[in-house]
Amino acid sequence: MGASLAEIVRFVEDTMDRLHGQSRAAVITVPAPFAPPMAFLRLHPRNMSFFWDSPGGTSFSGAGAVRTLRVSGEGRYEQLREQVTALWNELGVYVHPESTPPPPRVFGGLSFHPGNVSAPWEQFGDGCFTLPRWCYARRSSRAFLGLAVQGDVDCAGPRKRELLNELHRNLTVLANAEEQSALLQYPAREELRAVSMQQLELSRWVEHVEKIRTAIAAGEFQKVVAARRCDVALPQSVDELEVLSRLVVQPMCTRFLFSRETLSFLGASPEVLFDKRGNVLRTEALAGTACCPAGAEPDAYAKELLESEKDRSEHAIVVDEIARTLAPFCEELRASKQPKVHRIREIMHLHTPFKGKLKREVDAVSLLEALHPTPAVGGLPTVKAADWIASHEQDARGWYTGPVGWIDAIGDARFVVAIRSGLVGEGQAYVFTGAGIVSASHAHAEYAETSLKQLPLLRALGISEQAKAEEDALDLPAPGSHRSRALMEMLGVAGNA
Ligand SMILES: C=C(O[C@H]1C=CC=C(C(=O)O)[C@@H]1O)C(=O)O
Repeated sequence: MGASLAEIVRFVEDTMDRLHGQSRAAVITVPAPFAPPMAFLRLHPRNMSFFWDSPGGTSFSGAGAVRTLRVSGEGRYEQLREQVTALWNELGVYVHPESTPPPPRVFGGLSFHPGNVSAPWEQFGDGCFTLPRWCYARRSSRAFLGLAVQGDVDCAGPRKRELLNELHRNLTVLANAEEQSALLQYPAREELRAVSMQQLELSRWVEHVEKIRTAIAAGEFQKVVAARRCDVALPQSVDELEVLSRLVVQPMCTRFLFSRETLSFLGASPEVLFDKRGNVLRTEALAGTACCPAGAEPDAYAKELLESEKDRSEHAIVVDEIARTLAPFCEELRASKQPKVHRIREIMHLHTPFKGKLKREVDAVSLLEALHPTPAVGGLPTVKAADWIASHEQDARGWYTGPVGWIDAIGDARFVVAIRSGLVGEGQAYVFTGAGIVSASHAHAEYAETSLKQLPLLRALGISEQAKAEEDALDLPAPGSHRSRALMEMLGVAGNA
């Protein structure tokens, strides 16, 4: 960072003077010290703060909101499009000459299904994006701090002084924290004890899956994703930023956090809904799962997954539906001919990447509307399956399996599917997982799969006893013809269904 702190603060002050009295929002961005994002987040109130870190991309941490774009009901995509367009039309962008920051963006997410946001999701609603008051971005070895202001409210008098003081404090704290590693900040914590974990009863899960299989047999669906919630009572309050930091061990995943007053929604998702840069579109099908125990040689397990007819059919439904959905939006669209195996520690998925060239007029919100929910989290037919899920699942999904991400001022966007995620609050966490059900699915094996998918978040919560027990259970014998039965047995799920 070449410019001095005093010079940077002067640049922001001069820009605020120019904006004074204007009834519009503006983002002023300056170079900032390269520090752990958690140092930034700890400076700000939790409510409306967020974190976003995609593999190989820019990480963003934000706090406060100068604009809050709330959407609800069936019309939420249209509402989002209108509000985002209006924001980019009014927004002024001011950049310190020594920085080349990424364009301003809104961050947020949508619930899986409009209205499916009863307790504990009330603070999240059907959809919410923010233009953050403060946004700290890190890319390679550079960092930037953006301050969003409202010209006629923030740029004069005590309000202006307050914001300039806060700017000074942010830059000073970041400078002190510079070059500290995020991991070094979090020494291994004491293990939590006497945690109670309430899982959905196996019998209720079997009943639910059998209902789906009956509907599939009757020709109503080809696939429906079944999900369940695990309620974790924690003996002490858990620091959501620490949980988020611990998720760094999930390779190739996007870590995200969206905090509200008393709860934070966070996770490490392996599934990209779409990435739009100009007219280049990338997306993927991720469905079909197997367990590869820690320390095992993955090739044999991967081969077995690739050869599993049930997993291939579950995956093919997602591939075909993404291709069908995107065709009208693309001049070109290519997908790998065969899925590959994508391994995230002991969880393996079938994975098919897509790359396309978008038609000129296609915007990010149209892609969001078209792609969500893919049959990797909903089912087929998509709309009917999502409605069925919202009315039949025991617990509201809220933002779990919804899209979370950002849209920027030049029309680029990136969203992931909010899986491997949960809510964390005072003394309480809720972990959500699901599994695709097709005609060849076995309810008990799918239950075991949803237990496996809980592990990353349970470990990050520090519930090592339970997580360890399940982890040890994953120490499966060499793969044979009964991969899923072995997994069920090891996870302590009885039965041969
Ligand atoms: C719904 C989830 O995973 C989806 C993504 C990958 C593999 C899946 C599966 O094999 O069932 C699911 O479709 C979840 O992790 O909660």
